[in-house]
Amino acid sequence: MDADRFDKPALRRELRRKRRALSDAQQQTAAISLCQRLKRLPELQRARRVSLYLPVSGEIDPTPLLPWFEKRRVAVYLPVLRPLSDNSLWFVRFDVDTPMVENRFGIREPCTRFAAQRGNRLPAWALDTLIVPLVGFDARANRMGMGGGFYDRTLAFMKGNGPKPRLIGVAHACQQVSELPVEPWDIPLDMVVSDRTCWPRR
Ligand SMILES: Nc1nc2c(c(=O)[nH]1)N(C=O)[C@@H](CNc1ccc(C(=O)N[C@@H](CCC(=O)O)C(=O)O)cc1)CN2
Ligand SMILES: Nc1ncnc2c1ncn2[C@@H]1O[C@H](COP(=O)(O)OP(=O)(O)OP(=O)(O)O)[C@@H](O)[C@H]1O
Repeated sequence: MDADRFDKPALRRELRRKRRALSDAQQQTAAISLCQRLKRLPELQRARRVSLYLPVSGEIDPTPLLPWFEKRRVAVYLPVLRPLSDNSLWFVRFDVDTPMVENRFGIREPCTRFAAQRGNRLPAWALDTLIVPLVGFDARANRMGMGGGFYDRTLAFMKGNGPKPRLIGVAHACQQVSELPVEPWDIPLDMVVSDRTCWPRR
């Protein structure tokens, strides 16, 4: 679709409003259903190092996976806003002992001092699988995020040669739209998983 004729900010507002409107009960059911689907994916069963996110403002909650990861000794990483950089992310080790703060968007993340220690983080290419938060998606697994370009910038290396992690976008089923524009800087997902369906890229 022609990106210029597409009101992305309006669509983003609408989809964010939709997910915020879900009740606590709907959120809980959706999270369990999403995580059941995710646990069946070879991309996650094989993974030893994964990233996920702590949900805000109605995002679908991937954290029911945490006990499953712990049992399997999978190392879990969270996105952290990289200090002094233009909208890119670090992936920082997350467990019960990780010191946390709220970032400027009100999202909890490992604190900067902890994140600044190299041993506590990984470059995105060294992760096996990233669970990527979405605001919107379509049936071709095209994605739209919060609009900061954080994931696209951090994953720009995926256009080159070298190791590539698997990218699994997750969202509520109600965040699906019929078609999204593909921007030149968009990094394609391998699939989108919702509480209802799994959409491989095609
Ligand atoms: N849970 C979660 N963590 C995440 C992301 C995410 O989408 N979800 N991100 C994925 O990129 C990064 C943060 N990106 C974000 C980009 C924009 C806004 C945001 O709320 N913008 C406000 C306006 C700006 C402001 O408040 O200063 C808005 O749109 O209303 C939040 C997070 C890293 N961590
Ligand atoms: N690799 C990149 N290098 C420089 N700028 C980029 C890159 N990727 C995205 N951007 C910029 O980021 C801004 C936001 O992009 P877009 O609207 O596609 O965000 P999004 O995909 O919704 O966000 P996110 O990646 O955080 O989920 C755009 O203005 C775009 O120019």
